[in-house]
Amino acid sequence: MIRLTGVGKTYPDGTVAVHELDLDVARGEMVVLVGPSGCGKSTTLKMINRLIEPTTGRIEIDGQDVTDADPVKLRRDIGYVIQQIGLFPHQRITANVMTVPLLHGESKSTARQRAEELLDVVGLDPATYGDRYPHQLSGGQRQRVGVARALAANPPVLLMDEPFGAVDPVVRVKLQDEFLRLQRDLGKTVVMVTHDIDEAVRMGDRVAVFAAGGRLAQFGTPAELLARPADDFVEDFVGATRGLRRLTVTAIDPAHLEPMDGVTAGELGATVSVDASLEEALAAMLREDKAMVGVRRGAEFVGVLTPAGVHRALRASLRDA
Ligand SMILES: Nc1ncnc2c1ncn2[C@@H]1O[C@H](COP(=O)(O)OP(=O)(O)OP(=O)(O)O)[C@@H](O)[C@H]1O
Repeated sequence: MIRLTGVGKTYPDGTVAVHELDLDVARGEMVVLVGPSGCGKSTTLKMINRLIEPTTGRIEIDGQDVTDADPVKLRRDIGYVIQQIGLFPHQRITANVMTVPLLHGESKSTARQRAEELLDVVGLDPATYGDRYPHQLSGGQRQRVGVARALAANPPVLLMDEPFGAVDPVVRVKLQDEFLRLQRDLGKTVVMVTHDIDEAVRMGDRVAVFAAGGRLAQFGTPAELLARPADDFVEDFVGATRGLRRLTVTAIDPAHLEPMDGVTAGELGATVSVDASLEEALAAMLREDKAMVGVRRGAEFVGVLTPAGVHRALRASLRDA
């Protein structure tokens, strides 16, 4: 869907922001660019919608070179969410979201209807928030309006630059979860920038770790990255606690469960779905102060997970990654 081949950007003052970058993003995939400050993540994102022109290389969307596309049309077809959301301060929330459908030539009533639907989709009741001005919303609510506005043109591609950056950690995790739920239905092709490795491994189908000078240090699934950092830089960046982070990205494997036989309700404590991560399972054990957690598929019990089972599952996933 999106393919970058040998893409480089050297700014006029000689700064090499991006160096010989190869990156591909499949349709419906969410790829997260992560790395320390100044390593070329935003520059890369802005080259995809031609807010910045590359110095070298080729960027294709659906096989078409973006340099052949009309930049204004290109940007209309690509949703763009930035941290400082850029809402129009003197326009009400609904009007802010309506801007994009209006630009696409929709009638006022269709644009309004679309804006109200989208506000609903991102969890803002249009009747409550639609007539407010941006300054009358919390940071997290404004961020949601930014996402609604980016979705307003129903673009197949969404670029997001630190979209959840301006809010406190609790709201941030909530917005991440909401977006993941939304993305499950929408199936957009998403490229997102963050400097937060936790956000990257939670959100990304694949994660690209950038190093200084716009060098791509590693590109892989969160599990691969955490299990097998490509070099010392990536190892350092994913951190000494990467073992803990692997809990987040490793699913419960029914192969590592123990049978329910002989387990009493008192021993069991909580239950989690077989689709849950090891982190959720371990969190349930700790919360209930039990050495096991029940695992169910729908209403049916499939077995019991113990801390030893968590360990076995982590080791097995290390072999697979
Ligand atoms: N217009 C410009 N002229 C010269 N250098 C620039 C320009 N814009 C960015 N840079 C430099 O290019 C490098 C990459 O910047 P970029 O904004 O892409 O990094 P980033 O990884 O997104 O950083 P951050 O996480 O801090 O936003 C930095 O060294 C930056 O100082």
